[in-house]
Amino acid sequence: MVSEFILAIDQGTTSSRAIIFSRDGEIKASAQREFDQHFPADGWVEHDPQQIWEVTSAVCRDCLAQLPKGQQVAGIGITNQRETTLVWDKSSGEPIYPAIVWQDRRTAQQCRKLAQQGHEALVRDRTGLLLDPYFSATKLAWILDKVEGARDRASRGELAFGTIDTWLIWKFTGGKVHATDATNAARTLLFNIHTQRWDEDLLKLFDIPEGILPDVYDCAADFGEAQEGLDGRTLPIAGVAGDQHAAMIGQACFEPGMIKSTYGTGCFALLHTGQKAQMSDNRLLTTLAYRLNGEVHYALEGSIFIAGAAVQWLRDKLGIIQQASETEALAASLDSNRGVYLVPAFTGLGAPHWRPDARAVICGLTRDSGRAEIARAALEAVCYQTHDLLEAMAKDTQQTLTSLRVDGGMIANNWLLQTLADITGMTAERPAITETTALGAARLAGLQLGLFSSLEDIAQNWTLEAKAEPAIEPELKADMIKGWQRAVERSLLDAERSDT
Ligand SMILES: Nc1ncnc2c1ncn2[C@@H]1O[C@H](COP(=O)(O)OP(=O)(O)O)[C@@H](O)[C@H]1O
Ligand SMILES: O=P(O)(O)OC[C@H](O)CO
Repeated sequence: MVSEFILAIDQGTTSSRAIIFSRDGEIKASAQREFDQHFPADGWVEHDPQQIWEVTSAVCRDCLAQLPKGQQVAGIGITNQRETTLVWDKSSGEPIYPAIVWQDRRTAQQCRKLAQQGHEALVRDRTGLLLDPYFSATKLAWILDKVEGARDRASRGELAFGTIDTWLIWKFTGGKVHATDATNAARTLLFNIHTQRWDEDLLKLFDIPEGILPDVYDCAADFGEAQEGLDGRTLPIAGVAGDQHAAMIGQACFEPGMIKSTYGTGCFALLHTGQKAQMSDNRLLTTLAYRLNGEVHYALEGSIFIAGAAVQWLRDKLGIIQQASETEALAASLDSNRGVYLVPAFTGLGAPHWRPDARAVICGLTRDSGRAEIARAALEAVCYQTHDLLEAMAKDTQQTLTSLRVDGGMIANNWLLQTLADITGMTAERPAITETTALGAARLAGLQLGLFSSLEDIAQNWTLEAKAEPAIEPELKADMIKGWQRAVERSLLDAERSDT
């Protein structure tokens, strides 16, 4: 009998996780390991690709070792931090430079220059994205330009580019497969989301040789046999998607109008918009929800760079909490925010502002303000930012959006769940399994391996654990949003100053 278990790998920004799911979503085994973050210069963030491979293959082994004797895994699903860029030598398998992480801002000036030269419309039309250092293309060009001899080696076909999924597939298959899936490709600034091909004009614009790029497959496909790093086992890699797209699958957002919002290090809200790419007039991204059987489903995405990371900052830099979960009681201990706002623009502001140079502000402090006000402001900031994204989505689609499926580490916080509902005016729904990203990767592999017959089959497995309905006085909500907007203006003031 075919095994009903799938090994899902969630390679995130700060840790790698592996989870073995049964067909009905039960977690049979799990393992997680953190890895090092490198900040070699202001605004730079790097990872060591070899360490990512070691940590990721180790959590897979840890997980497989937890399975009772005689139980087997049918295959692997991979989901990953997106946009993070790496280049390696095809014959030695050695990376030629550390992975440049999605948060890295080193190519901000290059993006500004390309925008000033009038290229933003082309980029937007073809990719649905913006000229921002967040995406892969300028990071890849930077590596090719700065690493001695890299351009020559690339033109001789000696180098391979990949996002983290591609790197892991390469490593697991012992260098046999150089491939990615359409959702990851769609975050590079090089992939045409309409034709579903690497775009010649964009390759020219960013000066990227086509030979360096991976093949692009559906999210459920044959990505090769994983033979390395698994203690002698061989398992098919059958599903791949960028983490936010995998969460769409894990949250069963398969119909136009359905939204998922994930609250981890950052926050990423995706609205399913159907099979036609919906472009945004409000500075949201147009991206893929998923691609299955060659059929593309699109999404509008709002990306917030700092969500749970602000809570980590309270813990690690301010030292006002010892554990993230303490923020719940602190926020609830106050009857209002007392006029204190935190705009967590530590690495600039993402959607809908797209200002890499904005910086964080805390405002409204009085002598009476303390850790509770600041902790509450950090949680409220996530809600206001979600509100801004949902408002932009409603404008773009001219739809009234009524509910949102939430997940991610932060969403265990019940105060946050209620405040999200209050500030967004929508029902916030938390599923029974909040590991939706890993679950989505498992579902994709399950689809490919015949454990599920269709998306409807997957949707039947989604179950609600808790929900919050909006319950705030409208005047109070309006005041809070006004206070937030004033705080954002202050944060943007710093960005404007750096323009002059
Ligand atoms: N109860 C909580 N309240 C608020 N924030 C939390 C809580 N639990 C975890 N977090 C935050 O959520 C984040 C971890 O979520 P996770 O989904 O694991 O993130 P990622 O996948 O991006 O590493 C951390 O930034 C942490 O500070
Ligand atoms: O690793 P996460 O969960 O912070 O997600 C990162 C995103 O994919 C970046 O686009």
